[in-house]
Amino acid sequence: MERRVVFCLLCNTPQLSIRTHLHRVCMKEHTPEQRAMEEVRARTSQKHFNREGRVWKFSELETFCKDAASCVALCQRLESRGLLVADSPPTYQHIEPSQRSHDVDVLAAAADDMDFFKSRLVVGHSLPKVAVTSLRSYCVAIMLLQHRIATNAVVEFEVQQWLDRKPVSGGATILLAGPVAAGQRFTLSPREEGLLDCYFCHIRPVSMKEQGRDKGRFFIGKCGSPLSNPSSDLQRLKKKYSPQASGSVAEADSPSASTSTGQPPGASLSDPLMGQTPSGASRLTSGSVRNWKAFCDTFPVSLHAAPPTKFQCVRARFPCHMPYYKKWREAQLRQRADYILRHAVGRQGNRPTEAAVQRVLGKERWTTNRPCVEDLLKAWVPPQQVAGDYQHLLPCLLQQSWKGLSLKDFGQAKGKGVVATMPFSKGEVVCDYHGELISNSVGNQREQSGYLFFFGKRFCIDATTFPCGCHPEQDTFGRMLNHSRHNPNVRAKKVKVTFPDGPRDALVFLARRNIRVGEELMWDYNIKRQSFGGEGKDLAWLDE
Ligand SMILES: C[S@@+](CC[C@H](N)C(=O)[O-])C[C@H]1O[C@@H](n2cnc3c(N)ncnc32)[C@H](O)[C@@H]1O
Repeated sequence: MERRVVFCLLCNTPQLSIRTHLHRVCMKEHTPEQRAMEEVRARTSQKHFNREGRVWKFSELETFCKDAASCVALCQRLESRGLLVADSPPTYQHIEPSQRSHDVDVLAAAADDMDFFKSRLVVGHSLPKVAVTSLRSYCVAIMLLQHRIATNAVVEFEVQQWLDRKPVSGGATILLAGPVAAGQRFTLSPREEGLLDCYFCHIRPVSMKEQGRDKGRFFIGKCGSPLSNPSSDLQRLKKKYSPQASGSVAEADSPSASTSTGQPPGASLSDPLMGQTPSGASRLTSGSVRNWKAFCDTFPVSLHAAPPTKFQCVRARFPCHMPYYKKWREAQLRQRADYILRHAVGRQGNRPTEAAVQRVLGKERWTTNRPCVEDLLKAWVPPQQVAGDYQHLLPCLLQQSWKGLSLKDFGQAKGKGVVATMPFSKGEVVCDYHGELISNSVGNQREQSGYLFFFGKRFCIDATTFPCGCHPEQDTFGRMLNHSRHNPNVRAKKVKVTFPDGPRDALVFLARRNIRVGEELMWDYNIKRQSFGGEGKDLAWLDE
């Protein structure tokens, strides 16, 4: 590796001038001090790698591998990338490639691409569907090929088991629970855990927004329903990356392949990004017409993103970039206008004042592509809503089919709680507090179980009985939300909904702020005492 090259630890790409890179790309909105600190961190890490990172011990690698064949495959992979394997046994040299595990080869062949896709997703870039599917397939393959988990057990693998994984030195152990593999354990390496986590945090939540119901399963298809046939994912991956498919997409389309031909990774990614067929038949050349969607995939439009430069466009093989560039700026302007109006609007949804728009706009440091106040005021339209606003929740209220939630065990003191498995925006309804609706006085006479919710002066919801009579086969999430006085991220709200037997109140939880995947959902029980488990009642109150 060239001595001057330093890897940027934020985007995991090699840089000839890390300082300029941080200044122009990864930390352009940070202070010089912050950039200097990051530069030191990157240089120190690079030095460390140069001194020590190249050498791996065979005996150490063996501890991570299932068998000798996979260890050999790993060693060969490392060596092919310029790393050195020390203390390898003499037999290592004599094992024929044909003896190596074919499956592990597929995983190894796809590894660079997957790490690259992951590095893009974790810094907030979007990827086109074909790359997203490959990454999901790779995660499936890790379980099927590397850990030899049965296909049905992969289908049954649940979010809850993922959330309950136990960190161990160098990875995480997962305990399977479904009927096929109940009690089976396997340990993911840190890299594997990182990839699965990337799927969980960045790919799965997007599919969750679709129509299908995830049923708590970890692997879901792009329509949001559980993956029913992981083998087809595996076949897709094998077709693409199997060494037998020489001259295949593994060579032709992958970022790693293009990198080795000297092209920048951004440019090399463009072919799989364009949704090419595995045969490579529809390979797009630099002169091909690029559609707007591909441009957005490469340069996602967001509130604060800088528009792509001419150099970036050309590098990503958009030579005739001007129409896309203009469209990109228009799309950003619309997003910004929408954002300003949403934040400037009065509490009751009244027309925003000029001063409010000025104030919100003033907080943003947009120097270009800045919406003008006059246009914003003209563009405002009153939101349609008010009466019956929550009626659309009826199916979820009746079927308890709330999306994007999973239970997680937080240990003895706190017990179970609810974790978000898809992002929620501020104000979005998360779930309801489902239980038996009783009067306040009846509630006071009942044994205080920790699952009683009093609201107003008249009503109480008792969610002590589990499972409830109307949903005998499932847990309801509302009753499992834990308490936080200082940092609650959801709040309870009483809403009117017309049920089949007439209109009545329901208690729903709304996100108080934007909530990320993996965050525990907690609300303020509005109880007087500081801790649980002592004297007194665990009552939750909603003041009217
Ligand atoms: C409505 S339940 C919540 C679900 C509960 N954790 C479970 O596993 O069934 C309320 C009970 O959870 C526990 N709990 C809730 N929030 C807690 C917190 N922040 N710390 C400790 N325990 C908590 C208390 O025992 C409380 O009575």
